[in-house]
Amino acid sequence: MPNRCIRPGDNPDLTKERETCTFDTDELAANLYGSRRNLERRREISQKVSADPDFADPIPHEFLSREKAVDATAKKSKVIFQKWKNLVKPEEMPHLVNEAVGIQGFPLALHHAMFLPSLNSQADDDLAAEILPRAKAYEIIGTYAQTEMGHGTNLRELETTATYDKTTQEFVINTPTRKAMKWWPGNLGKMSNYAVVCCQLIIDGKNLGPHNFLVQLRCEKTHEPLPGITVGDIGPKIAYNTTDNGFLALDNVRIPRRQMLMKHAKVSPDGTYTPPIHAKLNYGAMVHVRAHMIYSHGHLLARAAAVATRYSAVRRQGRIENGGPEVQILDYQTQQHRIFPQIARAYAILFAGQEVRDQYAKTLEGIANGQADLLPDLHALTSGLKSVVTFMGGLGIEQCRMSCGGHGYSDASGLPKLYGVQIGGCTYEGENMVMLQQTARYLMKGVKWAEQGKSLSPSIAYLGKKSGKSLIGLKGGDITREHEAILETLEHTARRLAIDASQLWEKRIKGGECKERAWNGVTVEMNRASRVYTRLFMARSFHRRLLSSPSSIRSVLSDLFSLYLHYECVDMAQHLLEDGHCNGGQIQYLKKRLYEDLTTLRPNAVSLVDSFEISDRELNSVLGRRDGNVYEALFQWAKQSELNYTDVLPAVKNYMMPMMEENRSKL
Ligand SMILES: CC/C=C\C/C=C\C/C=C\C/C=C\C/C=C\CCCC(=O)SCCNC(=O)CCNC(=O)[C@H](O)C(C)(C)COP(=O)(O)OP(=O)(O)OC[C@H]1O[C@@H](n2cnc3c(N)ncnc32)[C@H](O)[C@@H]1OP(=O)(O)O
Ligand SMILES: Cc1cc2nc3c(=O)[nH]c(=O)nc-3n(C[C@H](O)[C@H](O)[C@H](O)COP(=O)(O)OP(=O)(O)OC[C@H]3O[C@@H](n4cnc5c(N)ncnc54)[C@H](O)[C@@H]3O)c2cc1C
Repeated sequence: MPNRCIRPGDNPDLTKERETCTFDTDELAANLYGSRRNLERRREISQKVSADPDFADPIPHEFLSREKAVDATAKKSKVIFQKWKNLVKPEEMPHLVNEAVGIQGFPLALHHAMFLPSLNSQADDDLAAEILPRAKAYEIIGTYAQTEMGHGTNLRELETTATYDKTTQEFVINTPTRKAMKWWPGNLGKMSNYAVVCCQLIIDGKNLGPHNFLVQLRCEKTHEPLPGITVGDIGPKIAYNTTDNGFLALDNVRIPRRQMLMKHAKVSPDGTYTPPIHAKLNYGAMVHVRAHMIYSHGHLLARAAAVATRYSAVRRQGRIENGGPEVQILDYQTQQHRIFPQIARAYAILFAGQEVRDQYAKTLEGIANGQADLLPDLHALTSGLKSVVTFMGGLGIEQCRMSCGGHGYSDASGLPKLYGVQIGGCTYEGENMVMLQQTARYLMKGVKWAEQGKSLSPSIAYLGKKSGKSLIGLKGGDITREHEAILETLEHTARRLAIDASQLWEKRIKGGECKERAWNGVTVEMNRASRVYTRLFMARSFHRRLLSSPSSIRSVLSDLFSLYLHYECVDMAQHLLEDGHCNGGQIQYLKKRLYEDLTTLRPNAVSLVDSFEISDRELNSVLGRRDGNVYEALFQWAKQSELNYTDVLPAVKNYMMPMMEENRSKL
C-alpha cells in the first residue's frame, strides 16, 4: 500500500518503514481531516507558508530572546491577518497560524479564542453591530480578562466591580485591591487595546455576580494605556512565551451602559436587571475554548508521537540478539509500549475533539433560538474532556520525550516546548481538579435521573443501563465482539464509579455533614468517576469513527482501536477489578492482547504518524523530520546557538580565564 511520504535521499530505515505500510496513508489523513479536499488544502497551506519569504526564520525561535521572539511573531501575525486573511477559510486559520508562527501564542490568539467568541455570543445587537466589524477587521485587538491575582477558579469571589451609575448611565469599573488585579489574560500585557473584562455587577448596592463588559484599555492612535488603566506583561512562563499574558488594574474607569455584554443578562437605563435564560451563559467564552482545545491538544500529542516514532525508527542503539547490526530502538518492546499508546490516544483525542466541536455548534444554535437545554451536557463533557485530555497529553508528551533519550531533552527535539504548552491546558480554562467536579455534579444528577427512570442524554445514557457479566476474553477471537465486550465493561465501570461516588456522598450527608462538606470528603472518588465517564466517551467516539470509516483504512484503525482499548483497560485495571466485575485472568488477557497489538502495529507505526500530516515546519523538530536525516540536522541546529557566535565567550574571558590564571599563578 502506498505511503506517499517516501522520497529519494531519505534515511533508508524510514523508507523501509514506509514500504511495509499496509494502508493508504492519504486515505487515513483524509479521514482524519474530514475529506480529500481538506487534506489537499492542508498541504497547500503548508507549502505556501514555507515558500512565503515573509514567514522565513533567519534563525530558529529557540535561539531568540523573548522580546525578539515576540517581535518575530507579531510581524508574522500581521502577514497572516492582512496578506493571508482572505486566502484561507476561518476553519483553516488555526493550521495557518501553527504553520506560520508556531504554538507558543501570537498577538491575536485571545482575540480569536475568546474576545470574538464573547462578543459574538454575549454582546447585544447594538454593541455587536458597532464593535464586531471593527474587531473582525483587526482595527482593534481584544482579549478576555477574567482571572485575578487572587481568584481564578472561584469566579463568584472575583473582586473587580462594575457599579451602575444611573445618573450618567455608566458603569464604573474598579480594581479595589492589589490581588483584584487581572492577572494572566493572554495578550493583555502589550498587544490588546480592548478587553472583555469580567466584573461583579453592582446595582443599587446589590451584587448580581460576574458579568462581562467591553473596556477600552489603550488609545487607538498611540497605544498608550488610557487614564485610570495600569497594564503590563506578567513575565516569562514555562511556555507560551510569545504570548504577553498580562496584568490590569482599573481605577474607577467609566464606560457607557451599552458596553455591558447584554445579549442574555440586561441592565436597562433605570438600572432594572433582567437575568439570562441560563444562569451561566456569561461563562460561554470558556465553554467555547474548552470545546475547541480538545482537538488542538490532540494535535500536540500527535506531534510528539510523530517525533518519537520517526526518531525511534532512525535511531539505532544496542542489540536484541547477539550479532548483526544494532537495532532500531523502535524494536524494543518498552519503546513500543511507551510510544504506540500515544499514537492511539492522539487519534482518539482528535476524533473526540471533532465530535465535541460539532456538539458545541449544535448547542450554540439552540441558544441562539432561546433553548439552552443542551448546555448542561456540553458543559459536563467539555469540562471532563478538557481535564482528561490535557493531563493525558502531558503524560504522553513526556513519555515521547523520554523515549528520545538525551536528544529529547534538547529544544532541537521540539518536545520540551510541546510539553510546556500542553500542560498549560491543565490549568487554564479551569483547573483540572475543579473542572472534573463540574462533570461529577452532572453525573450525580444523572445517577438520580437514572434511578427515577428519566430519559438521559446520549453521553450519560449508560447510567440507565443494567450491567451483565464482563465478557472480556470470552469472545473467542472475533475482534468486533471483543471491542463491544470491552466497551460494555467500560460502561459498567463508569456507571459503577458514579453510583459508588453518589452513595459515598449520600452516606456522609446522612451522617450529618452538609452537602458541600460531604462533597469535599468524596471529591477524589467523584473526579475518578468523571475521568472514567470521559474515557468512556473517548472510546465510544473512536468506535463510532471506526464503524464509519471506509474499508481501505478499517483494518489499521481497528488495530489501533484494539491497542487503545487494551491499553486504557490495563491502565484502569484497578477500577475494573475493584468490584469483581473483571477478574485477574481477564486483566492478564488484556495485557497479552496489548503486547500482541504492539507487534501488530509495529510495521505501520511510522505510517500512522505520517497520516497526521504535520509538515516539518509545523513539527519544528530536528528529531521528527520527515526525511529522518537527523544527525547532520542536529549539528546544523546547534551551530546556530548564540554561544557559538564566537569561540571565546566574554563570560569565559571576564571570569573563567582570570580565575584559572589567578589559580595557576598561586602555584
Ligand atoms: C480564526 C482563528 C485563528 C486563530 C486560532 C484560534 C484560536 C486561538 C489559538 C490559540 C489560543 C490558545 C490558547 C488559549 C490559551 C489560553 C486561554 C485561557 C483562557 C482562560 O483561562 S480564561 C479563564 C478561565 N477560567 C476558568 O475556567 C475558571 C473556572 N471556574 C469556573 O468556571 C467557575 O468558577 C466554576 C464553574 C468552577 C464554578 O462556578 P460557580 O460557582 O458560578 O458555579 P457552580 O459550581 O455553583 O455551578 C452552578 C451551575 O452552573 C453550571 N455551570 C458552571 N459553569 C458553567 C458553564 N461554563 N456553562 C454551563 N453551565 C455551567 C454548573 O454545572 C452548575 O449546574 P447545576 O445544574 O447547578 O449543577
Ligand atoms: C497559560 C495560561 C493562560 C491563561 N490565560 C488566561 C486568559 O486569557 N484569561 C484569563 O482570564 N485567565 C487566564 N489564565 C488563568 C487561568 O484560567 C487560571 O489560572 C485557572 O482558571 C486556575 O485558577 P487559579 O490560578 O486561581 O488556580 P487556583 O484556583 O488557585 O488553584 C490552585 C489549586 O487549588 C485547587 N483548587 C482550587 N479550587 C478548588 C476546588 N473548588 N476544589 C478542589 N481544588 C481546588 C486547584 O485544583 C489547584 O490545585 C491563564 C492561565 C495560564 C496558566
